[in-house]
Amino acid sequence: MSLLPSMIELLARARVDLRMGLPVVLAGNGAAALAIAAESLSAQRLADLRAYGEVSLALTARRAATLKARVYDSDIARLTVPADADRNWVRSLADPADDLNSPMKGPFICQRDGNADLHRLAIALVKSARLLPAALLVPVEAAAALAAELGLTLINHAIATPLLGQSSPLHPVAAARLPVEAAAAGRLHVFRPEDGGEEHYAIEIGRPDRSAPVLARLHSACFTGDVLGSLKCDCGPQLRGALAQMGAEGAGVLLYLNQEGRGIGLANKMRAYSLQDQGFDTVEANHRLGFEDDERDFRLGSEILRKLGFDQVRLLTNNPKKISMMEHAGIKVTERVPLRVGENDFNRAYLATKANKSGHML
Ligand SMILES: Nc1nc2c(ncn2[C@@H]2O[C@H](COP(=O)(O)OP(=O)(O)OP(=O)(O)O)[C@@H](O)[C@H]2O)c(=O)[nH]1
Ligand SMILES: [Zn+2]
Repeated sequence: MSLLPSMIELLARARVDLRMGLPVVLAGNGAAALAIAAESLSAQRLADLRAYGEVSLALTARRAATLKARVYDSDIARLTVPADADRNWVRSLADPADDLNSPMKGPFICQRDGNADLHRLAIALVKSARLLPAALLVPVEAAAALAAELGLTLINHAIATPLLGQSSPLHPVAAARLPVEAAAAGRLHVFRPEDGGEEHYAIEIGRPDRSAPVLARLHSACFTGDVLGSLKCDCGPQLRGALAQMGAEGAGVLLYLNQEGRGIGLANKMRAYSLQDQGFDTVEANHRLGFEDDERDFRLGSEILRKLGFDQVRLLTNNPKKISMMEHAGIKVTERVPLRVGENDFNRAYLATKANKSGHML
């Protein structure tokens, strides 16, 4: 036994460090680097990083495509940060907000020597911290000694990389009766992941039979739609429609997954909305920010269902990926129940884009 933090605990700490603008130390395959999130970079920290050597900027291939920067490592681009570049230079490459006003950002020095392992790890970390997918790295020697000297979090590439790709186990924390508009017989369950990430919820309607397929909905958090009644999406009407159908049938389970903005977080979703105001659609906006169309992990939905005792569902969705992810995770989808509600003048184009580009069923 030891009180030393595990790699899962160190990753949770690293997310907080990066959000606060602190560097972390990454080590693996005989190399080491200090890494810091582009989004939270201060002028002082940029100057401090430069004392260690030449700084490079890690971007996703998606962001690099918009910037027309060369990508030599499939999914990751590594750009040399010129010695006279300031924090605004970094910011303008990380954040597409002013791309249209200043489209000519290059030419860039794009690195191809060595490998991109630590850059890829840095991107995975800033993404999991729900920051813009861009990080600065500077190579260092003696990673462990440096981390100890500066009190920085040390992340080992070989141990951390598989953990970042996994879904953390979730555990039930508390549950209580919760009568809701759709059904007096409601029960809310809270699940907490082992990795210090967001909690997720399940609302059970009635007393669903565990030996039969349950009417189920995997709902991803949408603060704007669920709470504010935003007309830009269909989330609010889908949430209430799903609960109403469960109430009418007398049984069901709705998972409320805290994966705001298809897993990019509310701040990044608002950046995407701002790009949509410039004329880009929901998929293009995610790509210009450097994200994939959908960064959600639906495995946690199957884990919660299983923990509640369900292994077969009648899934309320128009999204074929939710069905395949459920089946892949061993939850049998006996029926897809369509959920087409809440179309309006403001979200018609958004719904059409989901049908055309993301394969949503009409
Ligand atoms: N990044 C991004 N996320 C959005 C946008 N509009 C809505 N969202 C998010 O998209 C998610 C919608 O999730 P779901 O209701 O599960 O929708 P879905 O994947 O289309 O699947 P079904 O509704 O089941 O058919 C929520 O997390 C919203 O916050 C957008 O324009 N950009
Ligand atoms: Zn929404």
